[in-house]
Amino acid sequence: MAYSERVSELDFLHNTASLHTFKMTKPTVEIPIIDFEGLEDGSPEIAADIGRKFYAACREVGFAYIKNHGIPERDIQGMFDYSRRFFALPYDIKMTAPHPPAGDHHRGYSGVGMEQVSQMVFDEDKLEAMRNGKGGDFKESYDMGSETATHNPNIWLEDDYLPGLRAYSVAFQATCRALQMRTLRALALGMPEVPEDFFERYHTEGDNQLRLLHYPSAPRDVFDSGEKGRIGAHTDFSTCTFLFQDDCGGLQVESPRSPGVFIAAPPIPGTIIFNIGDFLMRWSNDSLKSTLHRVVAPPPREDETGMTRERYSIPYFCGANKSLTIETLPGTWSESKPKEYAPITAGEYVNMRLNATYEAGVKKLKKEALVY
Ligand SMILES: O=C(O)CCC(=O)C(=O)O
Ligand SMILES: [Fe+2]
Repeated sequence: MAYSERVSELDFLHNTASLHTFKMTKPTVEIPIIDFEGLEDGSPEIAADIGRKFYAACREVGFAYIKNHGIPERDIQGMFDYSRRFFALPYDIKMTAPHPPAGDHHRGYSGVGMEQVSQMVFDEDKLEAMRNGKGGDFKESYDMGSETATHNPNIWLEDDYLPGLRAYSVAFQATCRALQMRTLRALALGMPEVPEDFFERYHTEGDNQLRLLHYPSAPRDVFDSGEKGRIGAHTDFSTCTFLFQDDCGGLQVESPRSPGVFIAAPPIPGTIIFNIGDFLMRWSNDSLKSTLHRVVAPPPREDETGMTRERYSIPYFCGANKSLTIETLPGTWSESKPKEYAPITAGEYVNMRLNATYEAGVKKLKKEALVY
């Protein structure tokens, strides 16, 4: 039942405390589950109620589990199935669809260690320094986006290498995009002064990114010692993200009431994780929260032999139309809470973040041989 229904079993005991300097204590805040049942085919009162609860979750936590989201489970499992088959291909085959060196063309395959996710560090020397002594995030990824966008063309494998990947991914993105539009409408419904179709008007181009992620299995020691990380604490860049995760675990979200304390966001069957991105936080004059999150080694299992389980996840990042300028959202500023930010376009904002993440990583890798 919507906002009052909470993640009951928060498992936060398994964290690799030595990997990060954050405090690890019991969480005081949980991640709400928002039930979308009746959002479109229920009464206006039901839709308004969902909107209010969703808006509260976005304001207070920045993360929510969405239930009754409308994407059939078999479609999600089909995408995971392609992801497993993709990452199981030989490295040389995956590298026939390589991610280009420029960070603003975020498409194609990135091998293990190619990307170091950074949190608001734009200085290249600092980024290099962060990477020294660490091999980057211990993950590989394959990025895709809209087939019709004029910029950021997709970088596909030859279909023979993995027949159907392209068609399936394109169809899956259309399914995710429909959920994005429903979700943005729900958020606008909940925001007192924002018209219901407001966000949709800024997201007509579908400038989104579907990312297949694979975190390989590794000896638990390398995570415990800090030698490797799965994905460091970061916020997402754009408007919002939908995250599909397998049953491995390891995703953690910073508690909004206890900065520095991370709580587990375990997979909950039948739900998708939603989170607010930096762009929407800025747009909302910081009233919607883009919350820090990270992926650590999963909780040890009884049958574990010293190797952590591998993890697959699929984030779907949603961006606004690149050329539209955003002004602080109505209802999020007043005389007593002035506007914090100047107008900006989504293109300007996201490029700044992407370049910081990727280019320093490529510079470093040119100097090092990658070992697989
Ligand atoms: O793998 C995950 O569950 C998280 C991925 C993530 O946060 C990201 O790619 O931005
Ligand atoms: Fe993220």
